[in-house]
Amino acid sequence: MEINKIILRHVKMDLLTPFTTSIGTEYDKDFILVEVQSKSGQSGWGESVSIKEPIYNEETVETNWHMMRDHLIPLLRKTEIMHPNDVSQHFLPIRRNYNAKAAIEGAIWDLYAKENNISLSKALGGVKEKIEVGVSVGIKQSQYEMLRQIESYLGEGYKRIKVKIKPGWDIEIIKAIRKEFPEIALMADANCAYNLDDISHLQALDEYSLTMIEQPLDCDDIVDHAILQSHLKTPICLDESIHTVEDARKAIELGSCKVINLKIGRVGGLSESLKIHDLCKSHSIPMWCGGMLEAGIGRAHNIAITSLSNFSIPGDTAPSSHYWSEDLIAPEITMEDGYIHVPNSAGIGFEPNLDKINNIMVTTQPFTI
Ligand SMILES: O=C(O)CCC(=O)c1ccccc1C(=O)O
Ligand SMILES: [Mg+2]
Repeated sequence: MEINKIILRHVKMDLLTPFTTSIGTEYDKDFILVEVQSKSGQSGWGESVSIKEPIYNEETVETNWHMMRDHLIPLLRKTEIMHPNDVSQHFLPIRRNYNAKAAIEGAIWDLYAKENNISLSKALGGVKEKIEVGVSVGIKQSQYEMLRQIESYLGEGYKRIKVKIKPGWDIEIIKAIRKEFPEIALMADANCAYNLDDISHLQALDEYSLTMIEQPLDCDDIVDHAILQSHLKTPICLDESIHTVEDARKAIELGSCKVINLKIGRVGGLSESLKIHDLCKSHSIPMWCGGMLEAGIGRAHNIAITSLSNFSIPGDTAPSSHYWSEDLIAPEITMEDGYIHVPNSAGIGFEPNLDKINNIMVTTQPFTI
């Protein structure tokens, strides 16, 4: 692959509705869009999924810009890229900074798929023509508001409801949801809000047949999660704790989880995502694709990875209109009867809307390679 230019663009969009979790409330979202241009005249696109504050992981929009500008892009000047799998190898000297690495690597995967005139899904080994869609529901002001919100999402066709929980907003809300919706696929995400002193408290959730509880304990823990799992019937799903295929291997061996939420950004890109996919598949650990309130480009990458066979549970891959008054791709991502169609045109299958991107741009910088 002959890459001769990379353009970074920082853009910002308001969320249609604020999103509250145990770690904070997001009102808007900043994105770094990565455009990788090749000598052939084609462009590949990636999106950094970091948020402004280092509250989900240690990365922010600012640290991602710095890492890309001062460390990751310079590394690409020194080497040949034969295949997108090479990119994560070139980035190995740089510790962590997974979201930053993934945004560049994702753009190179899109370019690779376009140069080979295949969809990103096909380039990754995807097998599904459409994917099942779930929705992540933030913490609300009242039980009533929560129940009405869920009713409306079920009406839109979502195939799985995930609700955010935290101490003080957990057992009672789950009980109320189960009472009104006894049959739905329901799960809870704690974003690290508990510790081992809460074992008996969390055991109370076992009554409500949740499909899983996501990341109840610390963001870097896999040891206490194994202890907690041995006391819970509800399967534990890990999100924050899994950054690499090695993390996944250790968590599976320890029994720290029975399900894995994969976020392409959190694991440093699509190549590592494929390794985690294959490992989980060989251990019969089901997966689903998590979300980071992505705009269209990040969302398109999530759809492509979800088309792989071991993504057997609906993910947090809601359509564009769930988040944005206008997304920055054309066409926008739409859902029908709880499914999103996996595009089969070349690359990510959606065109960046450059007029829209220019309108909401905070800053941009080009780099020659
Ligand atoms: O993009 C979505 O709809 C999922 C939103 C979500 O749950 C989330 C959003 C931001 C940070 C962390 C998480 C999470 O899965 O823990
Ligand atoms: Mg989560």
